[in-house]
Amino acid sequence: MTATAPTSASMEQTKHIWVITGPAGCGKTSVAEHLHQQLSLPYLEGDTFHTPENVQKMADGQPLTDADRWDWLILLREQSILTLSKPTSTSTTTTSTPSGVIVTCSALKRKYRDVLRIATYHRPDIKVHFVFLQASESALMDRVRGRQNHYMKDYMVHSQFQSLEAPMEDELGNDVLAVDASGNSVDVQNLALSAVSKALKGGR
Ligand SMILES: Nc1ncnc2c1ncn2[C@@H]1O[C@H](COP(=O)(O)OP(=O)(O)O)[C@@H](O)[C@H]1O
Ligand SMILES: O=C(O)[C@H](O)[C@@H](O)[C@H](O)[C@H](O)COP(=O)(O)O
Repeated sequence: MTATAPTSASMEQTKHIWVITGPAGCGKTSVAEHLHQQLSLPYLEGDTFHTPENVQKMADGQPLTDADRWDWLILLREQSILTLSKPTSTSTTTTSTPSGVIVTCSALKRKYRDVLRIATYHRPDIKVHFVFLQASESALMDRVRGRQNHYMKDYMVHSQFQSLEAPMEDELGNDVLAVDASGNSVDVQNLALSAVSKALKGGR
């Protein structure tokens, strides 16, 4: 019996988009920086892709609407795909494209996650994963209150929880990794890294 020839898709290296999600203050930036360092993957900070108008709106204490968020979500998706095809230097003189990219995005609602999931359309080599950082509203209020020099103020956290559609069971069994984000920064960073490593080993 002859072995089935692998398809061109299965011969290609899978490329991963790791979206670090959750309401303001859950630790997206802190976790993304850790994954960026530990996995040597490029990192896109979602906050830096907002338009000045959106940033001003949030700084003025007004939550973004769906309409404010669409172009931002599409931009994050397209920039993630682009980053996966950008060669990165290695320790040798050769260059290669990264096997993944880390991106922070609150992705509060299911339809926002669906916008990011579109990255896999026509790209069977790409997998999108969401690392959902879970902690209580009061804990996030405290963290955002303690954060300096950021447009997002603590009184915005409540609106983030009002918008939040926590991933449902079908998402959790598929492309969402739920991580307990109630502990200290180091614990949460380690939990997120082990969830990502486990997903990579399990071929998820
Ligand atoms: N697990 C944690 N416990 C306590 N403080 C944290 C934790 N993770 C992050 N922080 C701090 O809380 C604030 C918000 O964290 P950040 O990573 O910016 O969250 P996000 O990007 O989700 O808004 C920062 O000042 C950060 O240093
Ligand atoms: O660091 C933060 O405080 C958050 O990341 C914050 O900036 C916010 O969550 C989004 O960037 C805004 O967009 P949403 O209103 O869609 O969350």
